[in-house]
Amino acid sequence: MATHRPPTVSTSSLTYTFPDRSMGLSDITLSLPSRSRTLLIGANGAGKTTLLRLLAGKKLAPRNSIEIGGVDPFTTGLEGVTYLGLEWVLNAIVRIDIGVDELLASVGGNTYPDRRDELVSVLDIDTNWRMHAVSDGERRRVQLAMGLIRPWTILLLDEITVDLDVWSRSQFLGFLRRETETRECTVVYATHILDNLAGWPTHLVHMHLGTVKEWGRAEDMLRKLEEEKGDNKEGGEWTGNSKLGELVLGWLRDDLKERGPRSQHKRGPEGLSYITGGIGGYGLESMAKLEEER
Ligand SMILES: Nc1ncnc2c1ncn2[C@@H]1O[C@H](COP(=O)(O)OP(=O)(O)OP(=O)(O)O)[C@@H](O)[C@H]1O
Repeated sequence: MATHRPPTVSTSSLTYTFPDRSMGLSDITLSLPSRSRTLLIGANGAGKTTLLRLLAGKKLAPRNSIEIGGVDPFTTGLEGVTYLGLEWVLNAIVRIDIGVDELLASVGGNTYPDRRDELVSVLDIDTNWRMHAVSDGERRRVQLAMGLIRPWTILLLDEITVDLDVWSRSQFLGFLRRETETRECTVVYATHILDNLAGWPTHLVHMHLGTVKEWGRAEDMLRKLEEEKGDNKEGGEWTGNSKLGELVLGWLRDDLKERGPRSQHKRGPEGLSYITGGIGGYGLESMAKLEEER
């Protein structure tokens, strides 16, 4: 990506079909501005990972359906785009007997010493750790630092903060917010964990069965919810969640109602749901497929 172009993320009628001809994504049009922090929200299997992998250039999208920083990622290099997802988490290097300093140096720590030191502090990393002898959450913190040291312009984040304790995650989210506030960069983050996210996203994208049901500025969507619910008089009760939690809970509840029992659904080649008579174990199935594709 040319460095002078603002790091925008846009898709235009993006449709993606998996190699087995089942529908992955259908007619997705999005336009996320530079410096935005977008949350991708949707139930398991909604298509968040598929979308992120397409944006990251891990899968081939139809021509002219994706623009990253104003250019087609498949005809132009994806310099500056960092994708942190499952494959990256499973990288074996972070389990061997190697020191944190050495590991961070191997991914540019000495070229960007200020960023390295900030990340070590934000993620509360002990640089004396040996990677074969740390906890899952400690390992994840080092991995995040590794992934973020280079000053990316677009960060595509599939949920990888599950092992972080609440404090570390809030520090991490604060770091991402500062990044977008102090330089030209953009974050798209798929997550199910809404803790500490109130007030964090600038944009929300609601995905369901491979489509985007709605998207827009977080502020506008939350205001709309408030107007609909009023002061708890009409339109349902507040549950005690944050407004963001409330909005997402409502979305997923409606999606579940609309979809019906999981065992009866499979998306066909035309993107239409059809009854299969019982495909179970979707999570494992999609893991196996991801492994196959790698
Ligand atoms: N290689 C593949 N071939 C066919 N179908 C696939 C493949 N990979 C994923 N799928 C299916 O596509 C759908 C979307 O999967 P995806 O991983 O994008 O969902 P997700 O929103 O990221 O879910 P989660 O919240 O569980 O991570 C799922 O129903 C999944 O089974």
